[in-house]
Amino acid sequence: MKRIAVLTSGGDAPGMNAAIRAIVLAGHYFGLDVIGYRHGFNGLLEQEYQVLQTSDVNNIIQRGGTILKSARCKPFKTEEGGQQAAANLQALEIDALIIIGGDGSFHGAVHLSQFWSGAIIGLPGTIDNDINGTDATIGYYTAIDTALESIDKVRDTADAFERIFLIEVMGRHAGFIGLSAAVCSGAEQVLLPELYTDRLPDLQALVEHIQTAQKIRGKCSYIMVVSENIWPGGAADLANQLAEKTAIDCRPVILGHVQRGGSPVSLDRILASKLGAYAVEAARAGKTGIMIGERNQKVVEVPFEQTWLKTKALDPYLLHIQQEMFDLVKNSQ
Ligand SMILES: Nc1ncnc2c1ncn2[C@@H]1O[C@H](COP(=O)(O)OP(=O)(O)O)[C@@H](O)[C@H]1O
Ligand SMILES: O=P(O)(O)OC[C@H]1O[C@](O)(COP(=O)(O)O)[C@@H](O)[C@@H]1O
Repeated sequence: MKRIAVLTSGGDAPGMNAAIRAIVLAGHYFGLDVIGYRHGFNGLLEQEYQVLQTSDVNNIIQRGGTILKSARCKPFKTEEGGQQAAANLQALEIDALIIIGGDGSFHGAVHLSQFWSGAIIGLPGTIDNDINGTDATIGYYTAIDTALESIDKVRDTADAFERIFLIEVMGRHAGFIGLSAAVCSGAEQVLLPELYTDRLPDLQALVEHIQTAQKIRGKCSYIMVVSENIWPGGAADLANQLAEKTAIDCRPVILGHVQRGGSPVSLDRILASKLGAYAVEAARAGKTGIMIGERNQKVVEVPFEQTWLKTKALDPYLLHIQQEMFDLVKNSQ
């Protein structure tokens, strides 16, 4: 093995740069050339790349985003796209490709393997933490802290005005950020996609929870963490509907892409460094078709298909304490 390549694809996540750095440093340690494809799979189709020197990854471990840029790429999904990508990888004599991204990007990895015989290794990079087979994804811990910092600030003003706030967090199909942010912020209510797979949250039940909370504690702040996509029209629409029913002010705060940015926290940097280095070792050992993840502090190799065939479950105990033990209405005796 002489030359490996890396790209970042799909939603960017804090810690992707730390992973690129780890791959470059590990690659050079083993005497390999490291190529960085830019703009996700678009870079493979357009042959847009740069040779990554050690100097390119100096001082990037602390930076959010990705120095290689990220993108979504429809043409890559076609047969012609797969063939073009394979031809370009061959032309550059790449032996292994490391893809940092989410489950969409791992579908892309499997697609590419139909046309290219080089080694393909994945690293889980998404704030959503919705990848089966790894306890955490690169970027998840930072996104929780970013959401939390904002929610804590909202709590200050909510307390001062004794107001209700609905805080919309990211996670299209997964409530990992929502649940963690709710537990960490002491939120009174949380609405997660896993709890509403075939129905909408019951508006009347939400109203009663707010009203009972106010009977128990008097007028005071109330924070509801709402995952995106839970309610048609989002948290802003839900806030309007609750305000109409309760005749109490309900303010929405949409955290949005703020959650994707910022300097990665230490846990994300450690995860990215560990998995990035291991990915290079796995490629050198002739492994392919796997994501490198971590379970119980041990690096694990997970076949790509397993990362999406089973939906990763929320921590049931965390859910239990948030929804039952710490619920101020259920816990009012
Ligand atoms: N079924 C698929 N076949 C081939 N490529 C795919 C497939 N699904 C996704 N991809 C590629 O992966 C890219 C990123 O996927 P996306 O779902 O947007 O992000 P993420 O990797 O963060 O889940 C897509 O733009 C596309 O190029
Ligand atoms: O970049 P976009 O298209 O606005 O996507 C937003 C989505 O990306 C995410 O931030 C991350 O999702 P992926 O990593 O699966 O792409 C989601 O939480 C959010 O719904």
